[in-house]
Amino acid sequence: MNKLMIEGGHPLEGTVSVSGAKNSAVALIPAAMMADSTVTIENLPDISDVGILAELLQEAGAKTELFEGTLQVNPADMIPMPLPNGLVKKLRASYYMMGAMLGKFNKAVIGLPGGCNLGPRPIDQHIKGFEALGAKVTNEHGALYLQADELVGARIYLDVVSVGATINIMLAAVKAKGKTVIENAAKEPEIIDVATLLSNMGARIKGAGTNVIRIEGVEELHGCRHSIIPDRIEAGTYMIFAAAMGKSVLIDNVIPLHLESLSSKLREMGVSVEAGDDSIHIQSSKVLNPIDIKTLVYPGFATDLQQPVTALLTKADGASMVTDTIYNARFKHTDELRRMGADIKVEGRAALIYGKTKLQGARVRATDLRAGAALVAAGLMAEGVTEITDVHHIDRGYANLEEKLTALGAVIWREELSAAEQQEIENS
Ligand SMILES: CC(=O)N[C@H]1[C@@H](OP(=O)(O)OP(=O)(O)OC[C@H]2O[C@@H](n3ccc(=O)[nH]c3=O)[C@H](O)[C@@H]2O)O[C@H](CO)[C@@H](O)[C@@H]1O
Ligand SMILES: C=C(OP(=O)(O)O)C(=O)O
Repeated sequence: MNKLMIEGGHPLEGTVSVSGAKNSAVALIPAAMMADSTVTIENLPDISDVGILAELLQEAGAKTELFEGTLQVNPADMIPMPLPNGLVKKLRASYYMMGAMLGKFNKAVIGLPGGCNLGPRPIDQHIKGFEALGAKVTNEHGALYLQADELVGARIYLDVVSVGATINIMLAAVKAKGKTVIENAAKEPEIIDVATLLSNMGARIKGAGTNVIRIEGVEELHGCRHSIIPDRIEAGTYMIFAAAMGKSVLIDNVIPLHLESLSSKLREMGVSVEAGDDSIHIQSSKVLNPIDIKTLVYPGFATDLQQPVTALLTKADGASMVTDTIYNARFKHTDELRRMGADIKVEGRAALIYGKTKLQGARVRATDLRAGAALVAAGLMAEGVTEITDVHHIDRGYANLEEKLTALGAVIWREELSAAEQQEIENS
């Protein structure tokens, strides 16, 4: 086991290139299994979720080859292998194996997913969609059993706007007989990316990126080549790092439109944010204004950036309020930020951050992926050295974090945990 060490106080300067989007990658890999020949996916981020999904496909008989960010998936020999346990519990997106397996084989047995613990994360809308398409779904011993004689297109209204349910229903519906309409669909850019791959495989999908998606079922899907969109959450995290410590930082390989909600909030704080064609230039300011933020579904402020921005707001001159309308327990990072000296109160779904605080380096724990990003932001700003444990959460979503930050001038490195430290974590 590793810990991440950060010596704070070093200004950031230079260019950082953003990797492919995690939340696209984790849907595109299961989507690829629906073809009858090889699908090549380029620009994959070097994160643990990608490796695990490739392994899951292999378990079910796919031939996969991952080399320097390009994954080849040959699904020709795949079988509807039950995947009730093991790897599926290591990430959230293993739920896409349900839609993909069901869509390809009319049956699937998949364990309930893992992923970040942010409070309850039900998948009732996914199940509602599968059932509307004709599947019988039962939950037995922590795994979902899905079975259909045939899948038939249907009109499905999502009670909750859900990224996962929208993509999962799309996966199950692309080969269903007839027309499927998903109403109140999520509009995240990753959904468009998945629809683009599926369309290149021969699927007929209209309206991805709007709240009504129309799918005309096809009989066969074929191989193709696809390059993933840039990760707007990774990009946003580096924008926040730059707002915290940046003299002049260029975030390269981004789609600025995907980051408008964050850009406008950073500008409100007094940060200079200049968007180019495929880059964003950030220059911080000596004085940062306090702001209020409410997370919303896309194109609103992303909940996945709520945690890192909370860390940044400890540096603002006054009180800020961050409200998370998507998850009711996404504030575990605030306990750790308090260890570093932050003055934060959590009331229900809101965190009140009283700035300006000079954070101090401390031993802290990444309780989930973006909590880890918040602690990295805090570590960059803090006086002294910050030690972050449970780095495996961070490795789910940030490719080459130390290399990218070191190139910008940060002092950050990884160390093995001693036996005593491992014991301490196991006991806590
Ligand atoms: C792998 C992936 O893409 N993860 C992202 C995805 O997660 P995920 O797809 O799991 O998130 P959803 O969009 O589904 O969840 C949004 C809200 O809807 C609720 N809900 C969802 C499904 C359902 O069947 N019933 C239900 O009540 C959830 O509890 C949550 O409160 O979108 C989230 C919201 O932008 C992001 O934080 C995650 O990074
Ligand atoms: C919540 C997240 O991921 P997941 O849904 O994969 O747990 C995230 O990326 O911030």
